[in-house]
Parts: sequence; structure tokens; C-alpha cells
Amino acid sequence: MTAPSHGPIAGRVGGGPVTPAAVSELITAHVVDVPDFPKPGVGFKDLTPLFADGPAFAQVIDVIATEHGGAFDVVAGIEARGFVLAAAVAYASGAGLVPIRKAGKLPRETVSAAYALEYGEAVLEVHADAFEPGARVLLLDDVLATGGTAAAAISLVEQAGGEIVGFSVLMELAFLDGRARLGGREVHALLTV
Ligand SMILES: O=P(O)(O)OC[C@H]1O[C@H](OP(=O)(O)OP(=O)(O)O)[C@H](O)[C@@H]1O
Ligand SMILES: Nc1ncnc2[nH]cnc12
Repeated sequence: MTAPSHGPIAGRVGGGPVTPAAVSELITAHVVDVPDFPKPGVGFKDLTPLFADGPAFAQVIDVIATEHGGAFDVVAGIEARGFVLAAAVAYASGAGLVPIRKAGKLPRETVSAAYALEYGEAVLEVHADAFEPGARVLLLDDVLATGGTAAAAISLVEQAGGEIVGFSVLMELAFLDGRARLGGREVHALLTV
């Protein structure tokens, strides 16, 4: 496990700053490893127990909202698990939410990107007018694995006129080297395994 490099973060649980190590431990305590899901050979990181624990979920949301210092105009979440985080962080920080959806779900003109992820292939879309020109976008997802999903989402935000100012995930699976797909972009991972 590797803790993020920044110092203590203001958070709500316990009334004091929440250290990166404490947040990493919180996620570690709530993630369930599921072998061979959704296909043989994949070790699936199930974070639904974290979402189901109210105080733990609130702490993680507060840390994400705080570590970016409110220096964003809008939060973008990647369907579907990214929506869980993005909606909560948007609410906590007073920002708006833009959904980056799987193909065929958004009703108006979209930009789209095909990609491969650890266990399949898909297409992501965002509304072409989702962002004001130059809008500062905080991109959120639960897991960074091979980086295919994140690379596609970043490309879409930029095609639609947004500027990515932060990308946070709860967990980074470093052995899959997703960062290599992201062109040196900074990744905030609350837990790295
Ligand atoms: O780094 P990668 O190899 O691209 O994988 C990471 C992506 O995989 C999962 O999404 P999934 O497509 O399974 O969608 P879901 O959130 O709807 O379950 C996860 O939520 C990330 O978005
Ligand atoms: N191993 C994994 N666990 C959970 N989500 C994932 N998305 C891509 N790979 C994953």
C-alpha cells in the first residue's frame, strides 16, 4: 500500500484532520477482493461495502472534495461507479455534475470514445455542450486499473471544451500501470495496491 504524498487533509470524521494513511486504511478495511469476476483471472475490487458505510463514505467524500481545494467548477463522473462519488463530491463542494455515460444513454448530441478496460471494451459519451469553454473539471472514478476508461474520459472532457484540473480515484491498481495511459497526468489515488 502506498499513501498519497500530500499531508493531513481536513475531514469531518473525528473532528480533526484525516491523514492519507487513515483514509487508505479505511478503504483497505472496506474493499472486498472477488476472484475471477467478471471473468477468470480478474481480481475484482468491490467497493460497495465502503459506499454502504455512512461515516466511512462521508469521510472519503470529504477528503476528495478537500484535497482539490474547491478549485474546480464541475465534477465529472464516469458511469456507473464514478457517479456515486461524483454526485456526493459535487454536493459537498457546491459544484455541478456532468455524467460521462456508456454509449446510447445521453439524449442529445454527444462526443464519444471507444476504449478497452481490464475486462472488456466499451464506448463512453458526454454531451457535446456539457462544459462551458475552459470549465475546470474534477474527474472522478472508483478504480484506476489499465487506464483505458480514464484515458477515454479525459479525452471526452477535453473534446467537449473542459479542462481537467484533477483526477481522483479511490483505488489504483498500480500493477496494471494505468498511469502510463494518462500522459503523465497527475492521479490522486486514496489507496494504491
Ligand atoms: O482502468 P480500466 O481498466 O479502464 O478500468 C477501470 C474502470 O472499470 C470499472 O468500470 P466498469 O466499466 O466495470 O463499469 P461500472 O462502473 O458500470 O461497473 C471502474 O469503475 C472504472 O471505470
Ligand atoms: N479489478 C477491478 N476491480 C474493480 N473494478 C475494476 N475495473 C477494472 N478493473 C477492475
